[in-house]
Amino acid sequence: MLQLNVKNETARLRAVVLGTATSNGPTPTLEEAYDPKSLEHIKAGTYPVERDMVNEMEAFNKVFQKYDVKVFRPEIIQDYNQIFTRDIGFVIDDKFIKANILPDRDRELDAIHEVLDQINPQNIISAPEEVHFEGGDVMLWNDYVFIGTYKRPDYKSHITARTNKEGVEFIRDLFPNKKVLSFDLVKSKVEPRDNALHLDCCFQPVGLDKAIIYKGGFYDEAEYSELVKIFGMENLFHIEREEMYHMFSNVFSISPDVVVSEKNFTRLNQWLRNNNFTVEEIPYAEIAKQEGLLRCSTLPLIRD
Ligand SMILES: NC(=O)NCCC[C@H](N)C(=O)O
Repeated sequence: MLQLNVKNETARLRAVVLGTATSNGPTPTLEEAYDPKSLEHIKAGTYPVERDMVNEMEAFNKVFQKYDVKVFRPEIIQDYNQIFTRDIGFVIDDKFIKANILPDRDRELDAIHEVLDQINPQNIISAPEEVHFEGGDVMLWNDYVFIGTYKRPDYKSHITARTNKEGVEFIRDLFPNKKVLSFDLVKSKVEPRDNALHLDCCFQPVGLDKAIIYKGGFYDEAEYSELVKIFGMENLFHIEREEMYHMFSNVFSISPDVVVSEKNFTRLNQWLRNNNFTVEEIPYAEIAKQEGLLRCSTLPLIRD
């Protein structure tokens, strides 16, 4: 049995699900794209190829081996995108919450039954159909749960809005002792630079008291200011629109002082080193073309 335990984004990682790029399928058609960055690369003829993405995920896997983290991989579904395992479910404390994910992606959850079979069924939670959330929008910070959402009435018309207000309420009811804060995110179907697909595309804590943040990802400045109040301006690394497009906020913490990052994120990696983090740099620029990066590719099961 797996004793699930996740309470924040940075405590020492012991077990994780890492997605897979094997049998990712052919380049999607323009109609099949469900995020604007993939759309941009399909149009430009620069959509990533499977071999490159498999190599990038292997580099990520090697870092986990180096730190002795137990890694689970999904069972392969033929010709199906299973890279972004973050979104299909998430652990809060000792509960595994199955996400009600975008219908285009709903087969991804079946592929981690090896993991689900090792969890006490009493600790596995499913939500009613109208409750939407994806793990990229759910971020744990000890007593807090931060949730990215889209609150405006045209929610249904945005394929990039994945967590609704019912999703926020569901988590709030499930964890009455946590302070649940929600953040309305900017969305665009056609311009990835104006699309915070999930909360982890514009914000993520690192270390014990720091965070990476893109102010322009927040629709409501007052909600951005709540994070400034919690972390303190001096502890925030602010990224620019182009850096959010490259997914600077989507690095991944193995511990409070070890962060896995993309090798081209020079400005961020320097800031991390200046703040005494060990930065494990790997190539991930091909996978980044699908509007997801390192946090998106992982589903932590056990942290200290
Ligand atoms: N947590 C994340 O931001 N996940 C990235 C998911 C990218 C994928 N192309 C999607 O649109 O679902």
